[in-house]
Amino acid sequence: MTGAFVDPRVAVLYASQTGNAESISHSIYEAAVKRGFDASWHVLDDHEAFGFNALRTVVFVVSTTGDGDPPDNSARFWRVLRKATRGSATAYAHLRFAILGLGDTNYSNFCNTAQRLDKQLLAAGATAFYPKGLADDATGMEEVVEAWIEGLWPALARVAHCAGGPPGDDAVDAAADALAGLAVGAEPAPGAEPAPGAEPASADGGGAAHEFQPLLLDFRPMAALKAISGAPRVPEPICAAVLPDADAEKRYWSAAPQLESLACPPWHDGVAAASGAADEPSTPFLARIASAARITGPEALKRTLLLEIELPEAAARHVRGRWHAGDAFNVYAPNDARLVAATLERLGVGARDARRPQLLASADPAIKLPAHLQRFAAAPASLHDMLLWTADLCSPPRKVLLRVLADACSEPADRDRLLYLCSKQGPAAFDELRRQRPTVLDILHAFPSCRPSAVRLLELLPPLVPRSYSICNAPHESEAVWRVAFNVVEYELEVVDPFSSAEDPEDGAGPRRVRRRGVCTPWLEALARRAAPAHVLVALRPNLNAFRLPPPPLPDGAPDPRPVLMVGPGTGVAPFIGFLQQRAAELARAAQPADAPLTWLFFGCRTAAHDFLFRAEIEGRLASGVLGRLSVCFSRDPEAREEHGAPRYVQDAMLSRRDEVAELMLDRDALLYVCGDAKGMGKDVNDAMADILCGYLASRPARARELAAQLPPARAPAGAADDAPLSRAQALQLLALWTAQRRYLRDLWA
Ligand SMILES: Cc1cc2nc3c(=O)[nH]c(=O)nc-3n(C[C@H](O)[C@H](O)[C@H](O)COP(=O)(O)O)c2cc1C
Repeated sequence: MTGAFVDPRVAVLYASQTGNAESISHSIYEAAVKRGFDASWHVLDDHEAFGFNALRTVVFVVSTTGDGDPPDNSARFWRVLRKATRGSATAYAHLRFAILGLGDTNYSNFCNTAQRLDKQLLAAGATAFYPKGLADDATGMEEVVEAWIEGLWPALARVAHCAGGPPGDDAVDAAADALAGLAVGAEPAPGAEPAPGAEPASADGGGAAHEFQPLLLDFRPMAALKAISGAPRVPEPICAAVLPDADAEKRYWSAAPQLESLACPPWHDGVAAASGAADEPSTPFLARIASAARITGPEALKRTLLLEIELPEAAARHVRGRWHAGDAFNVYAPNDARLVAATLERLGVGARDARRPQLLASADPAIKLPAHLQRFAAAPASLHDMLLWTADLCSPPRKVLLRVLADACSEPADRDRLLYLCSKQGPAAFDELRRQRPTVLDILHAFPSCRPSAVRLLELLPPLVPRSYSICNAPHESEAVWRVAFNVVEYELEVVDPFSSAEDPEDGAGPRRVRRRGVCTPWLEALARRAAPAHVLVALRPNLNAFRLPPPPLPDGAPDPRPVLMVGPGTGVAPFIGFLQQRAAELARAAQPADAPLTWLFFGCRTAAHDFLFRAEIEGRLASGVLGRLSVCFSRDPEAREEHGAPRYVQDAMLSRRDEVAELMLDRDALLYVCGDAKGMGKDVNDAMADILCGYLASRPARARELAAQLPPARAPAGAADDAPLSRAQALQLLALWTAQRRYLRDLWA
């Protein structure tokens, strides 16, 4: 043991956008306490409160969001870290750390937050006491996460005291055995039955109007197994429900009814927050849906709505001067109330009990409740409201949830199937389960004897996080209104019934279509349809990557002279509508009549007739000269393509004007903004830009050499021979450099 480094305390720190890193870090913290470490657990942005700079042993769990960005709840931490480590090779020489990164290889910057954190800490003299783990959502994170956590304990014991002393090798072996040897007698009856839930179970959901979707999973491979192994360890219960005392209950009942009519959690003091008492610009407040309109035609595949959210006076004052075109705001949406009611019913919680106020206490006083449940330690709420507003009932199931559900089954067949789904033998079935995007109710119905407690479910489900939307207007036009355009998320999945046979025409073979809906957008649509005025809880979202037009550089108010390229297919065009409003206002206000600097919009949709969003506004800007060029492409409109020779997607449109795009970026210092889908379009546009740069510089070797000299030496992929003046790897580096210089800005979402 390296005694010199031993410090009794361990801090488990997380940065999380949608809750995965939060919940994994909480399990690590909880297990650390159980193992006798003096552990604490914090979100990175609380770094001042917990004293990050004095910590000696830290375990980080961080995810990556946007386009390689750190989660919002670490923005303040990054600023401070950057400052503290700038130019210092010893600023964190006292720190020993381990990092678990969560990411997804479908995105272009896999686990960028973890990689950056690692690099910055090492450069500032910190030591990694355990190798970094990078878990990939695309292939299922669990295996990496579990193996990483198992290996963490012995490594941690070398740098931090454990109350019971460091684990000996035996203890480590026992832990490994426990992980590997979780064998259950899985001798399914010969001729395994059809997948449970393949037919809807009897509708004992009674009056609950929410319909569950049957899962179609193939458990036949279980018949060949002797044992099921490698399922995750069962986490200890974290929360216990406690009834509040009579006074607290009275206060609860007297407060509840007046908040019932508002579309926000009953514990949220929306009215006080709207008064702007808090100084944070991102304080949530209640705002009215002032108008709603559908902006796609009736034949369009997607329903796109344009809402106007009217900020109450106090809130408008509070955010005045703090928001710009290109910013976004968060909407706090609940789960579908019918899904909550049906889930509670399925869990055996009667309507009365579901509405009774309860407090949550930590099942082990040494362990903190997860952050999103902490408020219920002090203020009671009903189980119904807790599930409605804090737990994500529709998130893709995690193995640890399935493991706990297995223990909540009274029928061995249900238990074995759930264990199989989270075991080393069942990854194909697990992937198929996640692909079907079940709600937690769908899973409960598929395993009829499974009956966990509602509180256990609450603590295991990820937090329900607010959804964010780009504001599509500029404050110059209307300071107290945020306009937002979004697609109502409703889609159908194809699910193949493993028991139907394509050869047998009688059995109606062919995939079934399963309907799924998003959480926030169908709710907003329903609210907007109501006759009564509807309010929603919203908050300005900090704009971490400066996705904004640069302000006028001179006091004469004339706009920044650099050309602006904007790439925004579908609802990705929303912030650019605000950009154009801002640009129009700048041109109108300029002291001298200014020549409009070039603005060029690349927009894409399916067809000209049905989903050309903001067409009149965009064409109006073009006519007035605020918008200099417009390239529109229609992915499903062969007629329009033939007529205009137009390309299919925005990246094709950019490639078709490659020399102009390259010249603007390389020789005229243009700014490039991209907004929309991260997985598909964001990556494709990035690839197209790399092609454009390589192609343009192929005939300009001197310029290519000049640019290459500004870049760090590129590591060519093994075996790749790239003799171009600017290699593809260098082109990608150049794009990264422009991102750092805020010339290439992306606002991408899933
Ligand atoms: C909108 C969005 C953008 C993402 N961008 C990236 C990315 O650039 N790189 C990456 O490795 N993973 C990316 N991911 C994947 C997340 O890091 C991954 O899903 C992770 O498990 C989320 O953890 P969290 O819930 O703690 O935020 C993205 C996910 C979403 C939803």
